[in-house]
Amino acid sequence: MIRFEQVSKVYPGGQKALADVNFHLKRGEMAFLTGHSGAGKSTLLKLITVIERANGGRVSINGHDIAKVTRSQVPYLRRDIGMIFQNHHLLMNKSVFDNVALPLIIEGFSIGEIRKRVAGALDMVGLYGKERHNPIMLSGGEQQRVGIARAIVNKPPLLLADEPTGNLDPKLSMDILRLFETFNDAGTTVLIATHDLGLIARMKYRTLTLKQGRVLGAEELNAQDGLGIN
Ligand SMILES: Nc1ncnc2c1ncn2[C@@H]1O[C@H](COP(=O)(O)OP(=O)(O)OP(=O)(O)O)[C@@H](O)[C@H]1O
Repeated sequence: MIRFEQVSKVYPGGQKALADVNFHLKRGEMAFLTGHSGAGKSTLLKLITVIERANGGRVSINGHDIAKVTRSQVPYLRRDIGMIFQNHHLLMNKSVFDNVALPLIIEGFSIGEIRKRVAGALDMVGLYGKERHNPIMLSGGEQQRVGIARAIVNKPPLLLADEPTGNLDPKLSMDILRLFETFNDAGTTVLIATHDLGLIARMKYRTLTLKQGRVLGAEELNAQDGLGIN
């Protein structure tokens, strides 16, 4: 579903963020993306969502080279991607309903369909009945689940999460990951960027590790294991 071939990214100003990155995330797969702060995790996600563009190599989604996606086509590409952020980017002065409904309003769904889908998404994340609350009235874990409901409300085939458990305690973090598993079980492809190696260790999924913009191979990972770094 997502393929990176020899991908590099240098920001204006000369900061190298990714170098020769190769990987393939298969349709229906769930995987983690990890690495030190500044390793390039967010940049990799931004290349998939075309928030940033690669300087070299090829990024493709479903076989389509996204370098060929024009600016006016970007919103269509993003419709197929649910994006979840650590600080969830919620509108604090709007209700939970309004926050979750946003992608559907943008897509022009009828109000009846919006009500039905928002209720379904809130039900999935365990927030049914909280439509009228403002996010400010919810706990950190609940706010994160509103962000997740918004990301999945239009049933995207691909879910990307950038440090989705960053502010949460271990129990809530695990709950959030179980939620991602539920979506994955239903066929959604999921890629989760996280620092939380403890959490990764408790799950059975493939992990892509970045170090200074490069993907570490199995050999380097084993060597690091020996040093107790990873
Ligand atoms: N907009 C930008 N302009 C210039 N340099 C940037 C920009 N965004 C990121 N960088 C640099 O690119 C490198 C990779 O950053 P990135 O945010 O992708 O790392 P990360 O692994 O997500 O880090 P963290 O875990 O701290 O969020 C870093 O050296 C960072 O300083």
